[in-house]
Amino acid sequence: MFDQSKVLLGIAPIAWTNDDLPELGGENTFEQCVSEMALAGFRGSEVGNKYPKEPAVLKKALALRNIRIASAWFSAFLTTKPYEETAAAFKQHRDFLHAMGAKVIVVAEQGHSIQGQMNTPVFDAKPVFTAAEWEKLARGLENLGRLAAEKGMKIVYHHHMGTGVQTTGEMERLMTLTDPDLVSLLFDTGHLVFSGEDPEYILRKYAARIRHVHLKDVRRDVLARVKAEKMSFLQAVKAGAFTVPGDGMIDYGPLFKVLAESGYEGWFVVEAEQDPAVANPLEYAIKARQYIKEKTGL
Ligand SMILES: O=C1C[C@@H](O)[C@H](O)[C@@H](O)C1=O
Ligand SMILES: [Co+2]
Repeated sequence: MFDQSKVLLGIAPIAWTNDDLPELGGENTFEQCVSEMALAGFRGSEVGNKYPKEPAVLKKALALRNIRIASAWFSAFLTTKPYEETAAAFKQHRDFLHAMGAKVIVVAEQGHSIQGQMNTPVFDAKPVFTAAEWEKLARGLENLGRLAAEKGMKIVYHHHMGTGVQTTGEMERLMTLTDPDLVSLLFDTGHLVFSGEDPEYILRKYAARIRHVHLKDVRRDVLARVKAEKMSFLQAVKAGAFTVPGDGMIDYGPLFKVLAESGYEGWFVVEAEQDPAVANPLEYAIKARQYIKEKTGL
């Protein structure tokens, strides 16, 4: 189904220790996190705040566990700050990831974002960009794409709840406004389903631009509460809205089928943020690994 030499399996540290909600997993160490990733059978990771900042130190700790860095999140502020500010921070981030051997850089626009606001209802107050902001975002992302290309890398845009690029229409607008050679797409199953989008539609339409995949599932009952109780994104995470693939409402069969048929190459990163005191990260990592093996043979 998938070319095993071209599709790699990783897992994000966010299930052990959540940088957006430091009280979740504050007690879990970097060493525990990467050791358990390896124990569960993963070969890659994204980067968390507890990871060593020095590439040589991080490389050594990861090599001991046969783990590589797949990518890491970058917050852009192209709609609200001068381009130069975002570009300077981006170059540092790019150079770190390049030193770590990553090929793609996850980018999400945080101008006007409400994703980090504890009390703002996620379904009521997401930003909507003006035409001028879309233009700034598109040109800025293309420029970040050029900076990534200097190192032989690509940017993958992360659509996200509570941001200006969340819905199908917003993703389509961004894809139309940007050059496919400069701006690729990250496909995050959890954010699409949480938002009420059809992930298979996005996948079929943009398969050729998808160069990174985040696998997270959504608990249907918790999502209903998020809407009824007007929770924020962070409150939803705390309440357990997300879980590992196979443990929620998403039917991954058709999604893996389209990804395989389109010849997807790159990482599948399990990214299931939930409270580690409630959902043991090692147990859930093993559960995710088994599910992916069952569904894909990987
Ligand atoms: O890729 C991601 C990074 C996290 O920090 C974010 O909030 C999460 O939901 C996500 O998809
Ligand atoms: Co994600």
